[in-house]
Amino acid sequence: MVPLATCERLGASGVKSTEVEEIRILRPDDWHLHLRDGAMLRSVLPDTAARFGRAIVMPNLNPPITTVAAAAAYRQRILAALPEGMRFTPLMTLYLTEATPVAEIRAAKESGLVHAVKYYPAGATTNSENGVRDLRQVLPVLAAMEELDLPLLMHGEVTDPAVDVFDREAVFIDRHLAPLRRDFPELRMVLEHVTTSTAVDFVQAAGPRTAATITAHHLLLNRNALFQGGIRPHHYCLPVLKREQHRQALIAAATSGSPQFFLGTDSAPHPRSAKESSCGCAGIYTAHAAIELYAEAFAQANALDRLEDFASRHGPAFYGLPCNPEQVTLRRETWPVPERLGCGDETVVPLRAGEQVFWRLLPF
Ligand SMILES: NC(=O)N[C@@H](CC(=O)O)C(=O)O
Ligand SMILES: [Zn+2]
Ligand SMILES: [Zn+2]
Repeated sequence: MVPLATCERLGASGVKSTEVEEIRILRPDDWHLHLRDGAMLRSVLPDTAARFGRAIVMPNLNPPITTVAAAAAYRQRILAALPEGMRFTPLMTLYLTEATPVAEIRAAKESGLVHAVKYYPAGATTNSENGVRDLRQVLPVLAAMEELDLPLLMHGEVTDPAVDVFDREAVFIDRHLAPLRRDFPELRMVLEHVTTSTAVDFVQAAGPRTAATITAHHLLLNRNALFQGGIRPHHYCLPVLKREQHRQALIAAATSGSPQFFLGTDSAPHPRSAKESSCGCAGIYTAHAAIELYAEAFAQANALDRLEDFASRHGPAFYGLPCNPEQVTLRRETWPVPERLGCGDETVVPLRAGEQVFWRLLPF
């Protein structure tokens, strides 16, 4: 057993991940996160802040964060909800609508606190109704973002009801992303929460101005998890889990060392009642064990030596930010996940509720 490894030493040593007891990595960041607001924000924020130095905070509140003023106010609410002594920096985003003025994009860049703009096809996912219906309406805004070098983040699924739900990412790439990539060659784009080998192949081929985030749940689960002995609403998210061959492609991408792939949990809490319903919401809560779950996926793939690049280096490099200066230690240790987490008057059911997680993040 290797008592304490760093990724660099581990990579050079040829030691198997299964032999590693503890690993030290630069403190990671989460490049795709839902923090919500109010009581939910206060409940979930400590889980993220205990693990990640920074997070790209999604703007799909109701109403959505469409202006720099709204992003600044939301940022203040996040900082106010941060428990005493915790160090965490929220990186804000704007929600793109067909009415977003170019002037707001310029203001966003100048503000220094908005790090990206999020594109939701209208109706594709939670709180996306104010998103984009007709891509042509936002072309001047995309041109401004290209000029200002402000990244575009995409929920990459078409909403066309004629398209099979498992094909919506691949069709989005074909119909929307590929033309955008061609028409805005300098625009930095992130295809969020990729779920298919099609997405991995596209991103890789598109070169360094295109990147993708990958969630822990898409690395650990395939679509069988939706129907494990019955219907499993807590495994339902968008884009929906895919076949095993796609999970394998995601593992290969995340552990490839390519700087185009980095960590984004897409931790998306919903009240239990909204998940366990005849029409349940999409979203999986993973912030309570996020880096630990990624460690599990990387260890299973014998690629713990690649975890630091994926979790702590590739994201900052893409966003033009420094890496976090601190290091954290992950230890191979089994711990039980509670059935429910308290959230104001409600509860949230986390991933692995009532089960176990096999890595632990040591306090630092
Ligand atoms: N991923 C999800 O299933 N849900 C997210 C929205 C999103 O990221 O698409 C949410 O806000 O609940
Ligand atoms: Zn999404
Ligand atoms: Zn999301």
